[in-house]
Amino acid sequence: MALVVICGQPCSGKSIAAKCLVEALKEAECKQMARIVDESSFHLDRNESYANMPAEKNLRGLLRSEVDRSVSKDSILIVDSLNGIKGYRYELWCLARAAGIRYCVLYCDVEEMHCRKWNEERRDKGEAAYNDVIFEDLVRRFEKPDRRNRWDSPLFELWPYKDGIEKSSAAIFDAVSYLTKKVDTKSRDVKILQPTIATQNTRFSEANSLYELDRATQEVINAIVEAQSQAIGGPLSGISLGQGLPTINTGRSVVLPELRRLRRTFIKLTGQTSLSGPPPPSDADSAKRMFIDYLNRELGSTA
Ligand SMILES: Nc1ncnc2c1ncn2[C@@H]1O[C@H](COP(=O)(O)OP(=O)(O)OP(=O)(O)O)[C@@H](O)[C@H]1O
Repeated sequence: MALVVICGQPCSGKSIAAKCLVEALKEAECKQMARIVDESSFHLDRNESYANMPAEKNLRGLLRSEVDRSVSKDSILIVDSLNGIKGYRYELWCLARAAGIRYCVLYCDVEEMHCRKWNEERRDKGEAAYNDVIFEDLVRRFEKPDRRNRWDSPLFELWPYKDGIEKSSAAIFDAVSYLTKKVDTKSRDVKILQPTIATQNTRFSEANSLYELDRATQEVINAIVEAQSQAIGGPLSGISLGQGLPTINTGRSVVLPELRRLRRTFIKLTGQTSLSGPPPPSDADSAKRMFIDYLNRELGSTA
């Protein structure tokens, strides 16, 4: 039914806001179950997850895959993470669009110096906190949401330092109203994202085929990244993406940049063969099948 992206600087009150939103939804007798997806759902350590770019990308991949698997018309999914990268919020928005559900961003707007102080207090109390280098790096790279972007809209803003965070905070109240409002043909203020052709099982036109190819290959990459994180970098064999699809057997651990490069090459090759050779994949499953075969061939030979 909805995807809510919580966003804010490190240690800006995002988890408190997520919990308040869940409680406020319950009090509003919202029929849909609200569920929080966060880093602790994967038992990940804060500092390890942001220690370097591959670790951070891996974390984002895990969260995105979980959102992709869990978004549905029957529940409200709340992503409680930094979500500070504009391109990443765009990807989450795309997942909501593909599922045909509502979407909004809840932003905890706190000045860096207060976040820094809260983080230090957390550390002094012996609670899990960011180390200083990671904290400063995350603060520097944070891309503030802008309601003019489709993927940052509607935007509900909280000011935790000035006003605290309560179930009754104006931004939480507005988000709950938006999420629970009944829509009919006259409703203009609630936007239900419309799925594109990529979510349908019909044969694709050429342009949509490329879009579908992009999405299907990304799903394969996400599955590999997730499986590798569970295998702690060890070789992979027998990863299954569903019935009727070949299993992924890379024989060795593969880093994300290499997977991305293979994906780009595959998309290019598929585009070229469509001009003179076999037709491009006609649906998501055949795109996945072709990409998995390609990966098994490419990675198997270099194992
Ligand atoms: N309004 C507030 N007033 C005082 N302290 C606050 C306030 N909001 C949050 N804090 C402090 O900030 C700390 C972090 O809160 P919270 O875990 O909700 O932040 P977060 O943004 O989810 O952090 P992280 O980036 O680690 O996920 C809390 O331990 C709390 O002590």
